[in-house]
Amino acid sequence: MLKTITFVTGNAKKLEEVVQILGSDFPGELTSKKLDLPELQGDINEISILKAKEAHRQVQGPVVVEDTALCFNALKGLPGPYIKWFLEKLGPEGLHQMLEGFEDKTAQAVCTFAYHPGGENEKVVLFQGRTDGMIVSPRGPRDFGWDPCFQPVGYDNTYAEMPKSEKNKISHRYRALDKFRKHFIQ
Ligand SMILES: O=P(O)(O)OP(=O)(O)OP(=O)(O)OC[C@H]1O[C@@H](n2cnc3c(O)ncnc32)[C@H](O)[C@@H]1O
Ligand SMILES: [Mg+2]
Repeated sequence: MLKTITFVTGNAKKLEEVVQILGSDFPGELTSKKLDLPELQGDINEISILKAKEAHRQVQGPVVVEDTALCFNALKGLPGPYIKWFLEKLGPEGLHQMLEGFEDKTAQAVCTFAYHPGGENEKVVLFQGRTDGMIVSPRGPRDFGWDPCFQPVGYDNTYAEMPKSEKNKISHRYRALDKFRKHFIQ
């Protein structure tokens, strides 16, 4: 029997997508806890591992956290895991404007789930999903982060313009959760 895993996030929109994507397909129990965990600087994997360890320290049981990065290829992967602060100050317009002087508008959305099984000496396991796209002038509803300025490769719509069900079939988060789910199935 699989133990209950607590998904720790301060972001209600993330939680909504995780619940929609995993649906009844997850062979375990996922509950959630709203905590805004501190994020130390580093690369995507380091940040995620430390975030999971901090969540485990606070929750004292099996936990999973998620960290989302938006990497601009012209900027060699920046803002990456620091996208939250760029988005907060500049908004989706500003993110698009950051690339004004560059021909290359390509970007990668990267989602990393970090799972801590709960035991004192257990290691954090990472599950990562990536979706390639382009940074465009914002289009569509503004209810979730940088969705209005990210247009996935092969689509005419931004994430924000797509029905949720469509985003959830191709998104960075879907791809990461697919690996997470498979880890518990085998
Ligand atoms: O508590 P946590 O889980 O850390 O939630 P957070 O909102 O702080 O999230 P991150 O640290 O992962 O920072 C990612 C930023 O990107 C935004 N974001 C995350 N996933 C997104 C998605 O699928 N589409 C658009 N924006 C997204 C999110 O709102 C943040 O501003
Ligand atoms: Mg965060």
